[in-house]
Amino acid sequence: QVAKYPNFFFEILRSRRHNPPPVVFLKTHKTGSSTVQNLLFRMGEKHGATFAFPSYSYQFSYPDKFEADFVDELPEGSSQFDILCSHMRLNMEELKKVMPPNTIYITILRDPVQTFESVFSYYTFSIPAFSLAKKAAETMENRSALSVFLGTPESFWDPKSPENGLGRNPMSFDFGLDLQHGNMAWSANLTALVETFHLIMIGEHFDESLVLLRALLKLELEELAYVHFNTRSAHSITSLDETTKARIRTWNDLEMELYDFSLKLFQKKVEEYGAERLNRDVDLLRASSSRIRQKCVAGKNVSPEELEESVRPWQPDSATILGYSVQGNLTKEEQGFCMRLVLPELQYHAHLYFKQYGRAMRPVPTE
Ligand SMILES: Nc1ncnc2c1ncn2[C@@H]1O[C@H](COP(=O)(O)OS(=O)(=O)O)[C@@H](OP(=O)(O)O)[C@H]1O
Repeated sequence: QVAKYPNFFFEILRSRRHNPPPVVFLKTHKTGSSTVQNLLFRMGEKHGATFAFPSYSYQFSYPDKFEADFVDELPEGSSQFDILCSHMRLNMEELKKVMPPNTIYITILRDPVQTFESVFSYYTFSIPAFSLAKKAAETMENRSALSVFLGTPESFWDPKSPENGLGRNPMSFDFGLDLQHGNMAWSANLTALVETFHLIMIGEHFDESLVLLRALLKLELEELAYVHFNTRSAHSITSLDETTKARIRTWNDLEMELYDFSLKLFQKKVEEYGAERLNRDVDLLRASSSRIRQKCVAGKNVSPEELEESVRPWQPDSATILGYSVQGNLTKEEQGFCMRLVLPELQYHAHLYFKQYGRAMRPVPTE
């Protein structure tokens, strides 16, 4: 098996013809965005890209809306930032002050029902509205915190608390949209905003999205290899009956509009690319990705306690996040490639920051 692909890492390096254009990736929460970010991290590191990193930690002062000032300095010897892909709350005008005019803007959305269930599970203790529902559920028999919350969401919800931002229409919140209900400008804002993106990837069509991304960023097929990041263990997932799904849709009504509108745009892009051609390219991508996974990954969906710290994903208090271990029988070069393929967000972010600035990431200052 190993002998069959002896030089594929070198082929990846040799076959590159173009440098990718500058890119901004709006990293939405719980949509598969860490999987895309990892791919961009690898792409950028390979091509010596300059990353626009936050001055503090690994998010741009979230949940504040993005400001140009949140970005760390341009490193010595760089003339521009090439990639910005850390968590932020979008603000296009400010982003344009930081990134070159030919920047490609991309993001990813996921079915709002699945996204909300994932957000609820991951942030039960950090979103005040969810924590209150969790406390209430402890006094009731056989009721999940999610179903208690969805029964009377308004009773747990303080719209003025910025910490509650992700608790309703989370992807729209990341888009920086004004989420006040009855806000007549919402639809117009949404349309204008969505159309400024060169590509809105769709989690339910992840591989198709990657093929479109490849065309946009002029990537080689092998650069699209990936593993799923931030997968939860089965006990952290709440299965949803039809009533619950309907309640999630009602609570996240603006999100449904954002997703439906973006899905239509995505389908248009698929048509432009050619559905048959896309299917062919998806098959090629899957074959190549699976070959690379076979080569690199020893253990898939591994519990955090069985993983070395270097590849252990960050764990919230309310859910268990699984990870990967790397094969042992690799050359040094292959090991470098394979480690990066499975390296969780925080570790890879810290590695690239150190490489770029020669110093560790700064923690968020405490007042
Ligand atoms: N390739 C691909 N396709 C489809 N779904 C995927 C993919 N990669 C990751 N995932 C799922 O996305 C969820 C994690 O999303 P994020 O990485 O955006 O989370 S985070 O906001 O950065 O914490 C998490 O979903 P849940 O398991 O429902 O929580 C992952 O399983």
